[in-house]
Amino acid sequence: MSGLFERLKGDAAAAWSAYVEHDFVRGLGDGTLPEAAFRHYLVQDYLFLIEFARAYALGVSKAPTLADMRKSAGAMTGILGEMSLHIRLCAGWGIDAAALEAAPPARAMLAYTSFVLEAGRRGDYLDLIVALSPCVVGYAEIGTRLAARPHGRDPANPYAPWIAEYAGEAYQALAAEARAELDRIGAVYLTEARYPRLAALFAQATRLEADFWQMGLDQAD
Ligand SMILES: Cc1ncc(C[n+]2csc(CCO)c2C)c(N)n1
Repeated sequence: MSGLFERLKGDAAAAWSAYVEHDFVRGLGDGTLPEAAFRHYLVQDYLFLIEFARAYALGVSKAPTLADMRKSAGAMTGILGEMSLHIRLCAGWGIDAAALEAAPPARAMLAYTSFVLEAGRRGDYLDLIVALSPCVVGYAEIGTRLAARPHGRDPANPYAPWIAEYAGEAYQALAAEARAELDRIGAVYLTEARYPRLAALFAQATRLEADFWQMGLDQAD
């Protein structure tokens, strides 16, 4: 039986395709994405990941069981630890820590992270992890797709290391675990009466991911 994640993704099929097949993603896959677009994305992703860690912190407080609290705490600590990796990745693209600290948040970053945090604040743990899931699981799907493209692993593609990171075992396992957690929590707390609201949260978060790519492409503030 397919779980809640598959059902949500199926019901948001058009928005999901617009997210995982966005022009920004295509540009990463064939190496044609303008570097300035990627740099803008990296800076905003730094700000995004900080808010994402905050959303998992909220998850610790919303989680129904000790095991779920530990999962959310682990995800939060994981991101906080990976921030130093992200800072190094940015340094490799010529963005120093001071530039990251000073960067003004773009509206698409604020819209997305505010939406997820507010979904969690208003709702319960299931609402929160539904709003988080397009982000965590979507990047795993994108990584796998891009790694299979002709230039996805090509050393001449400047974005090959980024693709390898998300196509890699560690991120794939993390995304599979997030998906399993959503299915598990769904099996306990989903009722048909609340499904439409969850589907709306999922579809909105998916659209906000696509807007995040578009922000990178447009270098929008
Ligand atoms: C806009 C945006 N969406 C998704 C990711 C993917 N991602 C990378 S690390 C991480 C936390 C893992 O729990 C997530 C979700 C991203 N970086 N930026």
